[in-house]
Amino acid sequence: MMIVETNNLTKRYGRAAVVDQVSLQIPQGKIYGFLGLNGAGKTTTMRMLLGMINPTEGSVSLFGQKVPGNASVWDKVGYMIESTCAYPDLSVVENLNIFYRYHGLKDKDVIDKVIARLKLDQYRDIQASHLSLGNLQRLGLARALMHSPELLILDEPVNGLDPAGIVEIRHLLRELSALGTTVLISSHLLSEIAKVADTIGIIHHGALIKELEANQLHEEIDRKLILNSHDNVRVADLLHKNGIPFRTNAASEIEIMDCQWMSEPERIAEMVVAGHAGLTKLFTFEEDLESYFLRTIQQ
Ligand SMILES: Nc1ncnc2c1ncn2[C@@H]1O[C@H](COP(=O)(O)OP(=O)(O)OP(=O)(O)O)[C@@H](O)[C@H]1O
Repeated sequence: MMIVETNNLTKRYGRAAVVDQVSLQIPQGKIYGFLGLNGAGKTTTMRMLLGMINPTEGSVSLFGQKVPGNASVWDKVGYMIESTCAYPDLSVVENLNIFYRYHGLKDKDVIDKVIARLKLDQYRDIQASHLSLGNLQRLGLARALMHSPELLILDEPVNGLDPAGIVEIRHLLRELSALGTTVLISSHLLSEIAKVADTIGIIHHGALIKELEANQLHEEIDRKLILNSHDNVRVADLLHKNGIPFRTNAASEIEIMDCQWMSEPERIAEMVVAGHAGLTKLFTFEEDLESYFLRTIQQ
């Protein structure tokens, strides 16, 4: 059974489809990273998963049950859609108390534990309206985690956190997933998603345009060997004679994309030096993750 399953999930406002036939399947214990630019449709999808808005077409199932449906499913779900949804005049501990009661929890220690886990101890009596964005985000996460949900749905959970906070949350999510919690998180940063997610789904203009396993990512990234010399005509001739495929880029440098030759740059260097072409540059260029993301959505 899939913990999250959507079938051609679609949301239209007027004639525009802001979520367009999205079919997702997230198995138990996996971290699924939803990646898209601002306005791509991530939040709208999450709101439909949570039954906050109705789809125009398509369906959602959580734990094998249709949403909206049996209300008991919500005891197993924790979510953070907007960190600013805390009650501004109430303190951290008072905010958490509200959700403690809402979930009908019995263990009084649960609030202290979640405060400690999210490193909010020194802010427990501070009003939510006086918290920094990062600490407000921590309060949102504390609220989402308090009842030990089996499924966590987190919209841009690391927004506003400092680098140490981002690493902490990443470790926390990995820890929870190792214990069997299923996590759906969204972000507009592939570099961040790639560090935490098992599967990455790229959403663009409402459509799920690509899904890939995080460990497949390195195979999708563009790599090439870039070479320059005092005599590129001579180098081109040498490469040609040795059957090495290449192309010339806009800066008149030579690019080699053949995997075999890319893994042996020293052989290329020896060839150019032996041919007295005067090697001036030889390096491996690797596309960064954000360029890969932009290239993917432009395809
Ligand atoms: N109630 C609404 N009425 C009309 N359009 C809406 C409504 N809610 C969202 N949209 C539009 O739907 C599109 C998708 O918005 P959504 O918030 O889902 O994107 P997102 O990927 O979460 O982006 P962001 O990271 O900026 O929140 C946007 O163009 C947004 O303006």
